[in-house]
Amino acid sequence: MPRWPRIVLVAPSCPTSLHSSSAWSLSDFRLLRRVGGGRNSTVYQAIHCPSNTTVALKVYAKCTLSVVTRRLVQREIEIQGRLDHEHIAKLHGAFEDEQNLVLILEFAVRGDLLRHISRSGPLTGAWIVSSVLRPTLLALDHLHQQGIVFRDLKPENLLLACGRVKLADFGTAIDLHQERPLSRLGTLDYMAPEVLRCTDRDCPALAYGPAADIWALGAMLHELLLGKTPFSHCDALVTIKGIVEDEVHMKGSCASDAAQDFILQCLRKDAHQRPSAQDLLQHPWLQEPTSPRKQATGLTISAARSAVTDSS
Ligand SMILES: Nc1ncnc2c1ncn2[C@@H]1O[C@H](COP(=O)(O)OP(=O)(O)OP(=O)(O)O)[C@@H](O)[C@H]1O
Repeated sequence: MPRWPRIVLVAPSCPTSLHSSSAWSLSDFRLLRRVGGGRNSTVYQAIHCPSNTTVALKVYAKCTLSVVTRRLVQREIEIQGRLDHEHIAKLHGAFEDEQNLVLILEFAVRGDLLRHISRSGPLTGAWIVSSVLRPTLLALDHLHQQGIVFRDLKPENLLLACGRVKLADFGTAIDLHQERPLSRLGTLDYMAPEVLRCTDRDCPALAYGPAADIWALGAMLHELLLGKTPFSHCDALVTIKGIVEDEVHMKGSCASDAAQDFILQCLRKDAHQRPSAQDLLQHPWLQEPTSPRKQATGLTISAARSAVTDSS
């Protein structure tokens, strides 16, 4: 019989103050407030009482997890736990008791990018480049160099912590050196055409590569500059047709020529034609001196997002 609680992971980067006791348990933490959550988990701001450290706890109720979801959470723990990068949210560790599987994460005080946008109003091109684009490219480059594809890049998965943007939620990430993707995962509005085109069972393994994250980056930047992803529509079939077949238009955009070129390169239908994160770090948009006032967008993001999780 297992003895609870049980440590699932202590990340190599976990501060010693957070891991002085022999095992974590929920009673070591004071839950302050719920900050988010999805279909399977609830995220809380919490204090680790023994060290007086603020953390985020992502709590999965084990009885609601299917075998497939449990496997995805294990993968999330395994991948995020070994990453140590200034633009990737740190997973300090994970433990489970009889009811819950709990991830201990660094806390991002300003929440996610989507929430930040809805609170702070129009963004500027300069802010997008320095606060979102450059950190996201550095994080993606770090993942891609190790064969990891994130598969769900979108504003909700970028957190704002102490002036830094951090990539978070590795529930859909996959290490292509260790596994073949067997299913389509992610959020429809940000899915690449090669991922949507595949119809047979072998196809996700062929379709998912770093270029799928670059497409999602282009879709997200389009949303940040124009207020919606390029093929956003209330009818999912129209969105799919648009992603697979239609040209991207950036008419009416206040984006500079360099910004438009950057986005259009990310949104090339042919995955092989898309630049890598490393290439994109050299793109002129990142070198452009931007006037914040001239670049302000009239952004309101309201797109409904459909998660796509087919089969195992
Ligand atoms: N470390 C953190 N610091 C602050 N807020 C966080 C943190 N992690 C997550 N959140 C908030 O919680 C929201 C949901 O978290 P996350 O994306 O990890 O879960 P999810 O994938 O949506 O959940 P599920 O796996 O159940 O579908 C985020 O969009 C963000 O607002």
